[in-house]
Amino acid sequence: MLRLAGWSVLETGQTFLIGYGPARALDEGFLRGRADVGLFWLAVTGVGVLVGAYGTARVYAAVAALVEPLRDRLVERVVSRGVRTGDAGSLSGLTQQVEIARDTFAGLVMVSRSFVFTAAGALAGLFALAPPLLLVVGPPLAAGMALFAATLRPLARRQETFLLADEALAGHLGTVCPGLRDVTATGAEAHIAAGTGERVEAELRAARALAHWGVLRVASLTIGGQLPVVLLLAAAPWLLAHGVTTGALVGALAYVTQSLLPALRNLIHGLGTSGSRLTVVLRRLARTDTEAPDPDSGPGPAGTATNHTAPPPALSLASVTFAYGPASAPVVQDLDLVLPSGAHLAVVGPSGTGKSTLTALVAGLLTPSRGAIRVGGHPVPGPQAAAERVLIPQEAYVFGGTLAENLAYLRPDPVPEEELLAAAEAVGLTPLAGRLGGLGARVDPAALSAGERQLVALTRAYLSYAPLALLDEATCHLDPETEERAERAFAARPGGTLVVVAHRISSARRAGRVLVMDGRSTAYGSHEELMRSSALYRDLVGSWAPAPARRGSEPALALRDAYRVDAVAGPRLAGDGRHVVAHRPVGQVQAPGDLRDGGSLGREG
Ligand SMILES: Nc1ncnc2c1ncn2[C@@H]1O[C@H](COP(=O)(O)OP(=O)(O)OP(=O)(O)O)[C@@H](O)[C@H]1O
Repeated sequence: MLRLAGWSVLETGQTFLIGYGPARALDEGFLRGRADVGLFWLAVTGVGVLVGAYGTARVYAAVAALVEPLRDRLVERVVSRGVRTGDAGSLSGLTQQVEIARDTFAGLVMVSRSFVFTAAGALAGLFALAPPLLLVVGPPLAAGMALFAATLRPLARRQETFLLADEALAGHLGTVCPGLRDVTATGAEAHIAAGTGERVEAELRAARALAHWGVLRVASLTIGGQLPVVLLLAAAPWLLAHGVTTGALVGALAYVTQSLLPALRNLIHGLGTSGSRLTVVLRRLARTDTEAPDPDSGPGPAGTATNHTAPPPALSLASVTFAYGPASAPVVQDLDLVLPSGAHLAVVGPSGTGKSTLTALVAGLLTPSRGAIRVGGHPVPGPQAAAERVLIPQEAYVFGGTLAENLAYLRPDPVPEEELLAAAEAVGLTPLAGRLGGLGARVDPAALSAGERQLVALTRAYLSYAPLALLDEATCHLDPETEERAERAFAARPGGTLVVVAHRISSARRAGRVLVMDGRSTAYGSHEELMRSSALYRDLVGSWAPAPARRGSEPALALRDAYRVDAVAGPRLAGDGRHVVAHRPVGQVQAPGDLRDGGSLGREG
């Protein structure tokens, strides 16, 4: 600090000479016809500027000596915390913020130091030239500074709000933009546009509030830096009449326009913008350092703390309640659920009881009205939780690239061919891959059947690094054998956890745990437990039972060529074992290929 102050004194000397030198050059030199004296004072001023420039160069080294230890201390704290918690993702973000803190702090030291020493040099110069000059320049300068000081805190708050809104928008766009193809393919434009619109509006509001306060900042600069120029010119006759010389007046104008005004402008912009940014960053670093939850101590059952050695559950829901509208009845109410890593859960229930809603909540596509969801210990919604799960919906999404591109789409790194082939084999895609012409073959999504598209989407999800796989009727177009193979592959993924919205009894039987959803009430347990305890589950199992023995090769469901299936009246069986369907004649039939082997009718059917 002392070295910094010492070198900064040279700046004071330079500022002093910027007004004093020309004033003497005029009064004692040029205005008296003595050019040599005038030139002498100008030369002195020139040397002063050179010496001042040298001082400014040394100032940078002194500022570095002041700022680098701060950076080192911040890095040390952030890194030791990152090492302790193993949270590498947030570590890189935080070290970046430390760099911002360092740069901003350095900028602040430079501008505030420069203002103090420049103002001291200029005020000393004004006093040395003619004390009455201080009476003209001093009061508006003090008033401008006072106004600036008064706006500092409210401005910093608005600046902080704006920065946070800006970051939220940037973060949101960073997630949305790489997924635009998916957004379009899944028809989520309106949903994404609404979310983006909210963030844009929030930033707009923050920018407006900041701009309103910014007007006061301009006012303080006008009063403190520009009004003195006007006052000096207006008061010139009075000053000249009271013994102030022409040279002194010119010197005073030089002080105001060349030193005070630029220093004040830098201070106002520097403190107003960088100061608030530094506040935001430091507050965030401090908060992360002291308050961030340790990932190892993620919520246990229903949010209770566990000991530090237990890994967080793959999925936890604590009193989760969700309704589609403020006046609508909740679809999910007070749901508690904890799934350890490696678990296999089947979610079953009649149509419309919230199974898809539950998977959308876990995936972070919907936000609970109450309660908390964590995936791998990370709060939902959130980027870390999003990286921990993969959702495969019923409508599988395949795009017009090669098969390999389709399969490797969720992987940030290049996927070796052997790994693609092994995944295809595990999920049951190999025959289709062969038919298509191998991994390098181009895929025409429209030429694939719904089941084939599901196989591609399943293999893609299988290859992703996300440990939690959410299959929301993602196998509904597959035959039971292929479905079983795919589900078993997911259940066997190392460290993988599987949640399946099941549409077949076989699917629920395979899972170690079953969640039965029935409107707002739920039942949870193994297949055997639920067969004993849940009447609804027994009903579902009954309705899922395969059709009675077929007569020869006669199909369980026959579609006459003059009918189109219009709606399925529940997966019920008529007395003779045929599915009961509502139908009406349309004269044209397209029999879906999914109706083989006791397969159920999907939404498309
Ligand atoms: N976007 C929405 N807006 C309003 N209500 C919705 C919305 N999506 C679903 N619902 C309602 O929420 C309830 C649960 O729907 P959800 O799709 O989660 O049920 P589900 O059990 O998955 O049904 P299915 O087995 O037929 O797929 C239903 O009553 C449904 O009408």
